[in-house]
Formats: sequence, C-alpha cells, structure tokens
Amino acid sequence: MKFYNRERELEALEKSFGLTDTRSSLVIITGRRRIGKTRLVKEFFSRKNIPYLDFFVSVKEERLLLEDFREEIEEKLGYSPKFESFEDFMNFLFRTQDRTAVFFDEFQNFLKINPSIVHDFQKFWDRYKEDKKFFIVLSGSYIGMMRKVFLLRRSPLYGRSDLYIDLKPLKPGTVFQMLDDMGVKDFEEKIKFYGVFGGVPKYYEYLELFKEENFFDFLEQMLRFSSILQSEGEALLIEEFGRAHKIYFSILEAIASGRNTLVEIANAISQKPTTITKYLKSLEDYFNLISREKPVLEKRAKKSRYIISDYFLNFWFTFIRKNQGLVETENYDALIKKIEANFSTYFGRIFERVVRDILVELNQRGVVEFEEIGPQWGKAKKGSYEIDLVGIKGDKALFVEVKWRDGVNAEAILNDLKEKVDLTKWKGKKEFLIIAKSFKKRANGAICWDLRDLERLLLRG
Ligand SMILES: Nc1ncnc2c1ncn2[C@@H]1O[C@H](COP(=O)(O)OP(=O)(O)OP(=O)(O)O)[C@@H](O)[C@H]1O
Repeated sequence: MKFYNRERELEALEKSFGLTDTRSSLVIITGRRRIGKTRLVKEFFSRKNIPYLDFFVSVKEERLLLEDFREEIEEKLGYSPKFESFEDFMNFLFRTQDRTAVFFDEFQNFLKINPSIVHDFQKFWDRYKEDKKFFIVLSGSYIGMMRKVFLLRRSPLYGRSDLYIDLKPLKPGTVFQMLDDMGVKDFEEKIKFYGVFGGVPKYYEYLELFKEENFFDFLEQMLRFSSILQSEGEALLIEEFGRAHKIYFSILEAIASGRNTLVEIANAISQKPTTITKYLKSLEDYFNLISREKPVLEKRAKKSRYIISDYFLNFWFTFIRKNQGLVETENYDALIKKIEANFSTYFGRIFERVVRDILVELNQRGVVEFEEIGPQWGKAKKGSYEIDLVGIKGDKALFVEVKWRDGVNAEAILNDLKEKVDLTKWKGKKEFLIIAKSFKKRANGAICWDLRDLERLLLRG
C-alpha cells in the first residue's frame, strides 16, 4: 500500500538524523500495534537513501536472536562476527562502527529475553554517544514495557532520547483519502470504516485483498478469511497487561457496554470504586487505552466519564468479545446479522467521536475555529441534558448536535439544542452546528452539514 501522510514525523526524524553530523542521536518510537511504526522508519530510511542495520527483536532464545543479528550484519556489512553474548554484539556494534544507522524493532522484547541487555545497551550508549555518530531508532508497541525501558525515572534509557515519537492514528481526512484510493467511494461507507477501524492503517490493507466497497461486506470477509478481527483485541491486551489482564478486561468490557462513570463501572464488575480507581488510572495514564472526559464547560467539575480511546478495541469488545460463542463456532452469518441489527445504535455514539475527529482536522485547516472541544452534560430540572460537542474559543462557543440519521429536521434539532444551551449558563457568543447523514429541512440560524458537505470540506476543501 502507498505510504500516507506522517509528514511531521518524517521531518522530526530528519532533524534528529541531522544531529549525527557531530554526535550520536537516539530516537524512540512507541505506539499501538499496527499503527505504522516500522513502516515510518523504513520509509524514512528509504526516502533519504540511508543504509541501516535492521534488527527485529523477536522473543526467542538469546542464541537464536544473536544468530539473526549476525546474519543481518553479514548481509549489510559483509562481516560474519561470532557473538557469544549480547555484550559481544554491542561491543562489535559500538567499537567497530562509527557513522551507522541502526533500527531495533520491538525493542521492549529484550526485557522478555534478558533484561540485562537493556542495561548493557545503556552502558554502551553512554560511553560512545559523543565520540561516534550513530543514528539509533528503537521502536516498541507495548507501552507498559516501553515505559519500563525509557520513560520512568529509574528506567535504563530515561532521558537519553533526542526524539520521542508517540505515533498516533492517521487523521480521518487521510483515512478517507486512503479508502478512496482503494475503491471505497461512498462517503457514508468511509465513515463506517473509520468509526470501526479508526486511523490504524493495517486494517485498511485488507481492502487490497478483499476489494469490497461496502463496509459490511468487508467485515464479513474479515471475519471469514482473516483471524485478525477475532483475535486482535485479546492479543493486544494480554500482551500488554500480562497476568493482571482479567480485571483490566472486565473494566474495558464494562466501559464498552456503556458503563462510563466510576460507580457504574465498579457496580458492573462487582467491585468497590476504591478498588478499581488504580486500574482506571493506569488504563488512562499508563496504557493510554481509555480517556476521561469532563463536561467541557465545567472543567473543574468532579463528574467525569470514561471511554475506550481506540475505535477498534471499542468495536471488538462490543461485538466480537461479547459474541465469543458465535466466533468460536464460526457462526459468522449470525454474528454479522447481530452486528448489522445493532450497528445503528452503536454508531450513534461513535459518530459523535468521528465528528469530533473531523472537526479537529477542520480546525487545523481553519474551516472552523476553537481552542478546545468536547461534550457537555449536566443536570436539568427534569433529569439531565447532554450536548454532543462544544467548541470554545475565548468568549465564542460552537454548539454541535450530531445525528447518525437520514432526513433530519434541523429546525427541531436547533430548538432543542437552544433549550439545552440555556441550561449551560454560557454567557458568551453562540453559534450552532448540526451534522446529520442527510436533512429533510435545514435550519436558519445554524450551520447544517450533511455527509456530502463533510466530504467536500475534508476531501476537496
Ligand atoms: N502511513 C502509512 N501509509 C500506508 N500504510 C501504512 C502506513 N503506516 C503503516 N502502514 C501499513 O500498516 C501496516 C502496519 O504498519 P507497521 O507494521 O509499520 O506497524 P507497527 O506499528 O510497526 O506494528 P507492529 O507493532 O504490529 O509491528 C503495514 O502493513 C504498513 O505497510
């Protein structure tokens, strides 16, 4: 698949590479599995025509891994050194080489093989970094383990990197372009793809194989002919959490099923709120798997709710894990039917997040203007109210209502929205934006964007 975007990261890599005119430079890249770390590094080296040593750290016997490394050195440098240990390997690398680019992929796996390797690496790096001109890139998928390597104060590589990239998902505009190039022309279908697979390029590669333009057809092919949809969620998490995975799984499952507050989550899994706060905190700060939202107009409010940050994981928990029986018995027809039957309800919420991502991108392009954006909710006389999104800039607020429906009457939505806005006590200027699949009637006094408008703004704007 053609390479998309990542301009900023490529530029940052180039700057770090520039440092090697005078000394060595160390780059650390983390990011969820399948997000494109390896591809980014390889793209950089190939665009710049930089030869490099490519060491993939797979979990295997030390001796076998050293043999892989020796083969790479033989292929690229023409030597065939003998390594009895990693210290030998490091000795060879740091002593005999000088201006060399080196890529260690899945670096955190050294912790599984033998943690002292990371300490050896540190020792050699500290000793040679000023005298030599190495360009070393370390990448790793499991954030928990990568933190152990370099982010915690006591980590061996703490504070050593010249550049740290936490690689994020591709933006919706890029994904839509990618889908377009791969034959998915209909914008509603594009939105469904993005709302399920997010900005993770790997999943879209399957389009080259299945060549489906319709989201559900694609999903069916994925279920029948690739194990990725079935096993990916579980594999990602077990690898990340290790033995503590059960409690994390239960929490994520509860959040995916719509339990979003501390108390709701605790009740759903029959635990005390005080017991689960530490797990929620690490899911949020350490693993970056969930995020906590507060009402955007009341930042100091105590109330907050949790969501699973990753689109794919959210989908996986909601539809795949929940229907594990159907997956195991390979009853894909029934599973697809279930997904189709519940998809609109599921997607109502997801579409709000997709719109938020789109608005963030449009904000960067100057089509809309805000400094922060998020949902707003609170108490009303009768029950509670909720506004899908509010974008704020100074004394101006853009109130947004999002509907995953056709034939929407925007006037009715605008009236409701204005009533809810009164409950917020917002004193500044107000603008209104209504987004729907399509409108029966647009409203005066609000910007109304249907899917075609969004497409025009994003793909052709
Ligand atoms: N910017 C991009 N444009 C197009 N395709 C991409 C891009 N980034 C990654 N891909 C594709 O997505 C797939 C996953 O990328 P890659 O293997 O680099 O991810 P990773 O983060 O290293 O994943 P893992 O940790 O699972 O090895 C690859 O097949 C790659 O070709």
